[in-house]
Amino acid sequence: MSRNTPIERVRNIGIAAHIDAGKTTTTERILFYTGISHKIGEVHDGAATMDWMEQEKERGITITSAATTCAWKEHQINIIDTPGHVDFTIEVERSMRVLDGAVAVFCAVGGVQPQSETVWRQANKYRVPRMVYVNKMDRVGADFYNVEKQIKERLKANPVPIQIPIGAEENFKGMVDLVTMKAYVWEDEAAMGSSYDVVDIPAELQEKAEEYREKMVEAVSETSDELMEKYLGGEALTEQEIVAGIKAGCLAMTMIPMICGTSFKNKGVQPMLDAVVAYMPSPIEVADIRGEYEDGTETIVKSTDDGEFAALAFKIMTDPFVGQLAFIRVYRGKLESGTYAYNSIKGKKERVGRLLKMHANKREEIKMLYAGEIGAVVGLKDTLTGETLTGEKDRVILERMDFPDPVISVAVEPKTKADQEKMGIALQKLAQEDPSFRVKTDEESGQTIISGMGELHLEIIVDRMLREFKVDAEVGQPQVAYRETIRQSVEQEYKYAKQSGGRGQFGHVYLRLEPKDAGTGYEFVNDIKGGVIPREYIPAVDKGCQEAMQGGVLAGYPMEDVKVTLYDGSYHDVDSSEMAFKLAASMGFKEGARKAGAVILEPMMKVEVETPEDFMGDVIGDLNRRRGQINSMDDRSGNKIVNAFCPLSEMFGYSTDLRSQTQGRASYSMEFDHYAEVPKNVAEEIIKKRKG
Ligand SMILES: Nc1nc2c(ncn2[C@@H]2O[C@H](COP(=O)(O)OP(=O)(O)OP(=O)(O)O)[C@@H](O)[C@H]2O)c(=O)[nH]1
Repeated sequence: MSRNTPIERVRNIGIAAHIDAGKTTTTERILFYTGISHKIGEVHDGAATMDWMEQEKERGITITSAATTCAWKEHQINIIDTPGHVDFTIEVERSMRVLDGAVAVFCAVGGVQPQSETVWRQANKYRVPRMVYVNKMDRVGADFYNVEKQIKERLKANPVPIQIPIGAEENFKGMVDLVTMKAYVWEDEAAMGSSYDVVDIPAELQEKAEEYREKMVEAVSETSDELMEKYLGGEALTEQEIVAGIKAGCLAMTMIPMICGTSFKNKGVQPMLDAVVAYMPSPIEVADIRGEYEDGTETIVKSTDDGEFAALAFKIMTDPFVGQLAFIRVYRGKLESGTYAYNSIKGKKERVGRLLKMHANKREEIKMLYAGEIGAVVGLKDTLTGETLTGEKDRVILERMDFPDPVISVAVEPKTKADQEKMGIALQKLAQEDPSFRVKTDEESGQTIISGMGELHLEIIVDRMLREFKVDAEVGQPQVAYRETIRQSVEQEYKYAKQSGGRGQFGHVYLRLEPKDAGTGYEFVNDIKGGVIPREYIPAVDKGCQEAMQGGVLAGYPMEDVKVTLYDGSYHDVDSSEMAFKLAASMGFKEGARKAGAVILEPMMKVEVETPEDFMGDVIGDLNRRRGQINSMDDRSGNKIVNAFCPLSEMFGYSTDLRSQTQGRASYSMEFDHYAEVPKNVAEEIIKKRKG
């Protein structure tokens, strides 16, 4: 069986935007014009097809990354939805891994926002080629050229308009295409913008269009020596050369093609689709993906139809109708429904049930998924986000994804006994879907503790638990995920000896505890000489130390970044056991750690506030009260930008406080940055609270 759409005609793109720039509306219009969705669902009445999760509709925020397939001019476009909220950077990251290009949507009024910078940086990190769509050209204050300037200044990128707007605000009519030097004009509001006229450039825009075309051609000429020579020689570049040059610059990320429109008023979306097809890369035009084999040998996996099947699972979702869905991006080869795939991380064969392509409002069952394509597999039992599926012979492991550790926790108590059982299942399912979300039981209190990346992240999890799994639960106060570590090196002896009739218990260890660099974790070194502790007991010592680390020594938070060396000890022929050595190590570790200058660490958030100058004093005063360290203050289009590090524990409810302090005129973004030592007085409070 051969594929319908050749790999060169596949486009895997993300629509990246900060909240409210119009990503959902734009996606809706794309689906409408590509003929799949026949009714336009408006976000403000909660009917948008992409936002199908209940609370997304209510909050108007897009949380999940659904991959949606549509067709445009004999190309297959797979749209990977990316969220705009920082609490979901994990979602952004995983989308970035599987898309080949992105359309960055900016609001023509708001321009580049703090959150757009976060998303932009992530796209840089994954080297995702981008084009910019300046949306909301119909709004009062819309300014295409200002957004161009902001992209240069704030994102340090090279935006190159390949269109310029005709009019703005309520007079926005369409755009001049600088490649063809034609004007696209939408007249007929009633037809949902499905047709537009291609006419001559309005006289008053002729000069500006020529100026911008010249800039575009100059940028294009810089993409190759050949074009540069032609350009410098005063020769005109052909349309084909210009198109190829824009694409080359876009792929090399030396140039960001810029277009405009108003999705809501149905102007500009079709030319955007044309631009996606023309300038966004196909799977074979992007860098190959790195992989490795179990023995550590590295390899490169090219996107091709030939060769053994290799795909990355990038999203696991529970669907109420079909059960568990694993979204995969195929890199090499093909996958047929009803066959088997090999999960090279788990070392397990998995049965592939049905294969689905997802459209906004329907699922299409397909027989085969080909290289470069994105689809969902039904029936996989053990595959999680970030894992690789391959052919059984090859067993390559594709480059893994980074998932940050959660920084905030909350206790959830089921309301009834019936809820108790359901809650376990619900949380397990939700954790399977979301690698940045964790569940555990607190040993002392027996409570279920859920942890995630921010307040909103956990709120949404609890909300989904109630709605999708009908689990009624009480939620406690959010708790910061503190950690503990040591600051000094110590040597500690511990002898565990019990004589309680019959066989005794004997374990005796000398441990050296040393602080390690932040983020480097736990390390165990066995330095026993001459068999003073028999080999079989060594793993128990390691385990005892790890168990002790779990519970910390100051306030019961997990310890991090400690190196333990076992350098001496003794044993007893009859009374020694693994258990005795484990206990000796665990108690020895705790006693040692207490003497080793143990401290509590707290998550520090990187906070950026954008505020009118009038409120700057209040904003800074407030951040100082929250133990914030101000790192910089800058100007941005008449506003002040304050950059700070603040402890997460002081940032609960910040959005409400900031709003009331600044009459709603400031905005902020916040993301986890690093762990830092808690000041002594705060540490004492934390310890008192935990013990008390
Ligand atoms: N005037 C105007 N409003 C628009 C336009 N596009 C979107 N909007 C409105 O802007 C608001 C936000 O649009 P969404 O499409 O939900 O934005 P989003 O980026 O998906 O937002 P999140 O899902 O919250 O990340 C909605 O009320 C839209 O109706 C536009 O071109 N012009």
